[in-house]
Amino acid sequence: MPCGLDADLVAGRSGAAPPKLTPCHPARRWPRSAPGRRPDSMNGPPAPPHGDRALATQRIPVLLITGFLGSGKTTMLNHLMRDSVDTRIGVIVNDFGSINIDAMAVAGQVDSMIPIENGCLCCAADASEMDEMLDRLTDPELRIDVVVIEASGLAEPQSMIRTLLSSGNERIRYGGLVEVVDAAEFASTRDRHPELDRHVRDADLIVLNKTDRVGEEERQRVLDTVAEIAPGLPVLTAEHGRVDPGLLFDHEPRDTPEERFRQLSFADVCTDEHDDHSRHLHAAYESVEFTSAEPLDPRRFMEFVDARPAGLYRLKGFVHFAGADPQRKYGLHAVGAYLRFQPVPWERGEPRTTQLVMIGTGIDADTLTKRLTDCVATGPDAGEADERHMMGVLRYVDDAD
Ligand SMILES: Nc1nc2c(ncn2[C@@H]2O[C@H](COP(=O)(O)OP(=O)(O)OP(=O)(O)O)[C@@H](O)[C@H]2O)c(=O)[nH]1
Repeated sequence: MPCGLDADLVAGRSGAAPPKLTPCHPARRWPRSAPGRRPDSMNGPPAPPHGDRALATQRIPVLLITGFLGSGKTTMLNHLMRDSVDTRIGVIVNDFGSINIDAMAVAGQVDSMIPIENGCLCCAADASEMDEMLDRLTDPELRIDVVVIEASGLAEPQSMIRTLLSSGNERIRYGGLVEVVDAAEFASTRDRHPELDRHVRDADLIVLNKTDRVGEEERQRVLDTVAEIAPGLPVLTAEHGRVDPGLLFDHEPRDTPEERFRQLSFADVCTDEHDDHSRHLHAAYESVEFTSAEPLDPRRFMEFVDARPAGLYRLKGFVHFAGADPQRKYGLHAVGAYLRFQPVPWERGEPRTTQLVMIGTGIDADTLTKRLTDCVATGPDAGEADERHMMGVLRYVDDAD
């Protein structure tokens, strides 16, 4: 078992072996229909013959992490960074919305990070934007060992791969695509978004996360479904994104050409089908941001949260409750019906603001903004809420926090 991977973490169909450690030659996956855009670095010397790892191993692997909204990408990324003390990781974090909550959650743990806000990386008009970011992260002075790109929860994996493969940066190589799947939400998300199957098929590795939220039977059901969608695709089961970083960073695609292209054929890569952004998941979603320098009233805010519209699938950010807990901001994560607050101390000099991002379908920005504005603490007692007022919030704080 390579990479010291715990055997019972791997759940591939037919006892499928985890990815083999063979060099990856990005040029081989280059879309043949777009030779004009093929970068010189990849046109350059012919791909090293199979077995010659020199060129490939000098390149910095770029790992893509995708997964539907709230599946646990940022959680996994943070775990990877905590557990990879000997590896210098450069991160590109793409959040859906102009307040990059994910970047805030990752900042401070990483060697170098570039946040991308208010857009979807998979819709980068051309590869130059990605190239610019990769150029910055692969500057030899930074001595980055691996670049990890956390896509937004609505990104289209095939478009991400295409953008990456069209990079002119000769210091990188494609490092694989990890799709994070929320074990508790997979079935219902798939009902709403059958295109998730394609995302699973595009992956080199599935991380079946949040297995603590499902029983054994449901866990097995999801594993069976994944195996049906993409037979033989390795699956790691995880809680709170705790996977062996060695597996992800050393990951390289399969050995034989058939296997190498199994999830993403040349035809898939060449087709412009998935560049029709109206078909991307995020085309159906809207994102609303809310910022307030005034503290929020915890009771009013909980009324808002408890009565949030059904179409509001994802709610995340930080809340400033002021007098109720002046030392701490409250990280908020809601995914569907799931809700959790995590109190964290304010940094020294950090502006005391509430920053929220709401993502959903059929949500009305004006109504949401108005309802949140109504939560702003007003009057002479503004910001003076005490612990009793925090009861509703504290119900959703884990004991460990
Ligand atoms: N119970 C449980 N909660 C988890 C697990 N992994 C992550 N979470 C929680 O799920 C919520 C969403 O996790 P994130 O890591 O922010 O998810 P994400 O995929 O980055 O979210 P987006 O960027 O919005 O797509 C957070 O509250 C996490 O603490 C897990 O394995 N079990």
